[in-house]
Amino acid sequence: MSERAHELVTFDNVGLRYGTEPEVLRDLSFTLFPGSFYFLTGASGAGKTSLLKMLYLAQRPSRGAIRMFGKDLITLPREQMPQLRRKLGVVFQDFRLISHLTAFDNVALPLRVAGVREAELTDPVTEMLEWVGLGHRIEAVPTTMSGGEQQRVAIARAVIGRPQLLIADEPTGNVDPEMAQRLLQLFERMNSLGTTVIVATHDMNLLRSMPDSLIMRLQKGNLLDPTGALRYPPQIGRRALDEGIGK
Ligand SMILES: Nc1ncnc2c1ncn2[C@@H]1O[C@H](COP(=O)(O)OP(=O)(O)OP(=O)(O)O)[C@@H](O)[C@H]1O
Repeated sequence: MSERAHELVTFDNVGLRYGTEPEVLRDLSFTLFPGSFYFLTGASGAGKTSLLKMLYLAQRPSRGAIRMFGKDLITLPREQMPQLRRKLGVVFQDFRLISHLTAFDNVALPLRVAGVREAELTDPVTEMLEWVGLGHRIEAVPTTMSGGEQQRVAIARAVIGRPQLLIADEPTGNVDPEMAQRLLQLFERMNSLGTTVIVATHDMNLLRSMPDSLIMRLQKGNLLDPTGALRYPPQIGRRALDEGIGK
């Protein structure tokens, strides 16, 4: 088996600019290895959301190459994109729930799209909403929910289909520390079932609570990788946490 078969996503010298502005991301080279857990950190404006947008196929890079699930994204025909998107679960910073659908129907959506029969939806969707602490809000629509409740529906929707890659942009931004830990446990559980996870966060407590995760640190559009852990296959127990991070 070639070495590339062990890569889920690889960015090779990727740059991104919006319009004619200077690049907001420069020379990004990293690999996401299957089954790993990544935190993406960096100050506000460092480029976290922009990087994630390229990962969830909402933004093409201005230069460089991206391989994902064995496909070259630059040359991939547009009609093959939906097939790739179905392997992804995304928690957006602004949730993007469908406002006229109940919490149940929002979470059921990926399963319905995947053709799961109605009789087989109820248990997993209800269980997932209970797990995120919304068992009592199953029939609520997003407009009647708090920010934290909407965020939890968005997370439940992103993980219900067991994606190969879960991409979450500040998924604990609107919840209290106890719920943040609970949501992190959900991501860990997904990860232990084989999902590769990448979570953008400012929350250093989250990072500290998962010492075996890999840290992707952005600084003004550059990715710091002092140990090379973001380019080479992870070894057991290896941490990319360099000394300055998490303090
Ligand atoms: N659609 C856009 N058009 C033009 N510039 C943009 C656009 N989106 C982001 N930018 C710029 O790109 C840079 C990186 O923004 P990005 O949102 O990726 O950062 P971030 O690290 O996610 O920030 P935050 O933590 O505040 O969400 C910023 O300078 C921002 O102003």
